[in-house]
Amino acid sequence: MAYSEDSAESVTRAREHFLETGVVPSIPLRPGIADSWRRCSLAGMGCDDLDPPYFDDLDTEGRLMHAAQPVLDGLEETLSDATMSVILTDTQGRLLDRRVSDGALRRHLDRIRFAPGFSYAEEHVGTNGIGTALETQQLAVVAGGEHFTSPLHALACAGAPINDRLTGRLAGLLDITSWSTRVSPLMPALARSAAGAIERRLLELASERERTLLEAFMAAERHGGQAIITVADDLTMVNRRAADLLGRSDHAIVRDMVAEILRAGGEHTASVVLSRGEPATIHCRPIEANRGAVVEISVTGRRGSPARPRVGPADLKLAGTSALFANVCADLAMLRQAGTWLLLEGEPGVGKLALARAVHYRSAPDRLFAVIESTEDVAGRCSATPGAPGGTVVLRHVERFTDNARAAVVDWLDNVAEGANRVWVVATTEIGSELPDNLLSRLPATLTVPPLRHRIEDVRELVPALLGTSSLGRSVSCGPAAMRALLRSTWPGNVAELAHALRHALARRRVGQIQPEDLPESCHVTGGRVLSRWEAIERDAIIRALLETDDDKAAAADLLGISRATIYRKINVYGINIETGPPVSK
Ligand SMILES: Nc1ncnc2c1ncn2[C@@H]1O[C@H](COP(=O)(O)OP(=O)(O)OP(=O)(O)O)[C@@H](O)[C@H]1O
Repeated sequence: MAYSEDSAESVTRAREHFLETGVVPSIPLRPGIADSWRRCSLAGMGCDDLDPPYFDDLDTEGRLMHAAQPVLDGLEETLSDATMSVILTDTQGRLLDRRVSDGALRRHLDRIRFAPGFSYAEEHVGTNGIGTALETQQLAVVAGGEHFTSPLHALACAGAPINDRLTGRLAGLLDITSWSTRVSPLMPALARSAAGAIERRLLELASERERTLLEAFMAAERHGGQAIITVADDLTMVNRRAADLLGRSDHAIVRDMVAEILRAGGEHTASVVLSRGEPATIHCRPIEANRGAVVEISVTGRRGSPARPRVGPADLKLAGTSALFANVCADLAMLRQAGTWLLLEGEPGVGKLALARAVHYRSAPDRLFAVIESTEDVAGRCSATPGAPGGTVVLRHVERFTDNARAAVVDWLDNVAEGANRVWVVATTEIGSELPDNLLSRLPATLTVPPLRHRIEDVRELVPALLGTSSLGRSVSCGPAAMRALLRSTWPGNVAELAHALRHALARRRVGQIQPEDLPESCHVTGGRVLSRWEAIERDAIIRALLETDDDKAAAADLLGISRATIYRKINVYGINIETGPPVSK
């Protein structure tokens, strides 16, 4: 964790360059820092503000606190002469306990509200040892100018996640903080070893039932490098390999198998295709007089094997060249080829239906392609679709289907699952929706379409493609300044919102190059919170004035009849960002 004056200076320059241009220069930065800066910038976070929120509903009596107390006491004693603070947080970065013996450091931490009850999650205070470790679920070291917000520059911190080995879930975080000028290379090691000690204490405190399950888990793990899950009632233990291998619908399959063997007794083995496409064998055996089960998963083949060329966005006539989007296209095409039914999830307007349609038409353009919507008579549509070889049925937004509609879908899926008339089924859903296990277990794969802000480079290709479909043959293109504005936007409504913004621009500019002022007001802000109606009206008025005055803040303030100080403050509050380009005749 060397942090010499030279490296501190180059980090400061890198941060300033990033804040000015949005580009991280290619100097060696600690892992995770550049990504965290980008997240903060995309969220529209101010780089000079620090306002951690306070919470008064923290669990200060739970298992984590109980397990951590002796570890924190021991560290406090060991570090009594050091200018270091030891901090325990919950899984949301809210400080549960803080130990610090050095008076000056304590006063500083109090001033910046780095104190119990306050949240140091990245979304609240930007890049820091706690928030960034929670975001990445890995040890994070953040020192001096690596912090996104300048009020944290005086500090260095090392945060280590604490995992609950019983549940496989994050339990909290242990952080060591010091002055950035007094930073020690021991801090990350100390944080990691204290987190490990708390993890062991969590295990020791486990109940007898949990211990029995744990012993079965450990015994199964000792047999070799398989993916292991143990399940009993509401308690599940998952080793790292299983966590990496299994998606949401795989867990539903495992739960179904366990429920079955606990009911019927005996062992059970099944061949499945995992949600990421790998063929695998799942072996379940009961333990503890049928009170739980050990599940071992072995991958039996390679993803997508036998090897075949990857299908890319261009093959599907879709716009986008990012690796993230290319992977989704290839994975979906592979699932189509294997005939694997799937849940295609993603944020609104991200292109779920467009992808399913494109993959279908590439492989079977002359076969049935049907979309069943939640607003239709789902049961009627299902019974009118007895199956069609090579055909595709999209169940659009299954999370919006009523219980009756879902029951009809489950029956229908069972009827068309086998035989010559088998169709390929893609159920689309908004990410994070709750779906019943009986539906999930019939959809063995899950694929997530990444949001546009995670593959923002795709905007460059999407813009001409979407203009081509909306401009009705008119000769309109996107000017460079408007393109820069589009690339800065975070697109909560994804490709559908981008298409809407371009239609808005086309209504204003019939031929020639689209300019920033042709775009809707929402394209001139970065990140930010949901605004009230009045705030949105005020924000849009300021944007229009700035566009009219070519981003001359003083002239825009005059136009609106407000002071210059007010316009600067509002620009900051609303995250307004005006791109100006060379004048172009309409
Ligand atoms: N990669 C792409 N290339 C070209 N057009 C795209 C692409 N992705 C999405 N689109 C277009 O963006 C619009 C929104 O896409 P689509 O309706 O497939 O999204 P969705 O995720 O299914 O939306 P919803 O959540 O509302 O169901 C459509 O007009 C679609 O054709």
